[in-house]
Amino acid sequence: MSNDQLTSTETESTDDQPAPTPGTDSLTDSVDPDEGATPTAERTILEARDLSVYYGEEQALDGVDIEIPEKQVTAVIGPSGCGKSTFLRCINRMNDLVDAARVEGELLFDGKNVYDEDVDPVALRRKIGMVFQSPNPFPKSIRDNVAYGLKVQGKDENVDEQVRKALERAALLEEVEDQLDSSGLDLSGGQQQRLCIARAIAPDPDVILMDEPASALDPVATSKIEDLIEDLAEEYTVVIVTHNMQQAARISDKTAVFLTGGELVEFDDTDKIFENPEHDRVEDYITGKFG
Ligand SMILES: Nc1ncnc2c1ncn2[C@@H]1O[C@H](COP(=O)(O)OP(=O)(O)OP(=O)(O)O)[C@@H](O)[C@H]1O
Repeated sequence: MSNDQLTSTETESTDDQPAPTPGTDSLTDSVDPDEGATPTAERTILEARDLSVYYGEEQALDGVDIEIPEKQVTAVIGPSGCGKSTFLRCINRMNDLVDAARVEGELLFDGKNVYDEDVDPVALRRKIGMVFQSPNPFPKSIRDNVAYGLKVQGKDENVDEQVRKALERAALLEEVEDQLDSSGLDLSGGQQQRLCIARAIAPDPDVILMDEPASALDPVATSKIEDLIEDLAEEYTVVIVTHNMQQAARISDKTAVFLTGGELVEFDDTDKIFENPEHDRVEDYITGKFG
């Protein structure tokens, strides 16, 4: 990795739901993706090592160790307050925006600790995009919403073509191609969320983090988002927090189960977690005995 490429003069958003960060080639270009890789089909793209997070005195994550494979869907499940969102927000350093938050341990992205002093969080967030619970399009046209990240990066050649490609990847193009200049806010909730996904993927990040992306949507819109997430994993690594265990079972390859106290209790293939988990506490949780 070139440390120079990690410095940025851009201003970081401090909104609760900041603008999604467009992709860039800057963060990991000089990292050999195969360096240290084991000769298996799965390559680890994200790894937490003894990762703990505190908000003031309160511990929200407790010594999490996990290796998340590339180009798969990893679901993060667990009862309310167990640290799911905190974990997700560690991955692209969104917790930096919370004054009280303190992170210990390591979070490696392609082998580089994102908490190293030389990592620019803005550059990081270009490689690791985020989609939030409530659709949050900008009050701009559909075209400008998707083009936003491209323009910020100076990728402004063939913008229209790139916008259409992102909308197509987000399974939205067919529905909006005659209204690209209409406001993104005029779309339905499900369409707005797919617009936000198009905005996140337009700059071609490596990882897309999703924090309950379908929880505000009706069943039909949810089903479209779920289909889309499975398709996206052909090209991107997706890490999704969901309260919906059926959704995790339907769309994810791997599932991480966090339980109270911010402990990652089990991480395995989704089928294994739902059919034959190792831990009684996980079984109790997924069979609805608590949580
Ligand atoms: N900004 C914050 N300041 C202080 N404490 C926080 C903050 N964000 C989260 N916490 C605390 O950290 C713990 C983990 O919260 P987090 O939102 O990560 O859990 P979660 O599993 O995503 O919860 P939910 O499913 O309800 O969204 C909780 O006890 C929460 O109150």
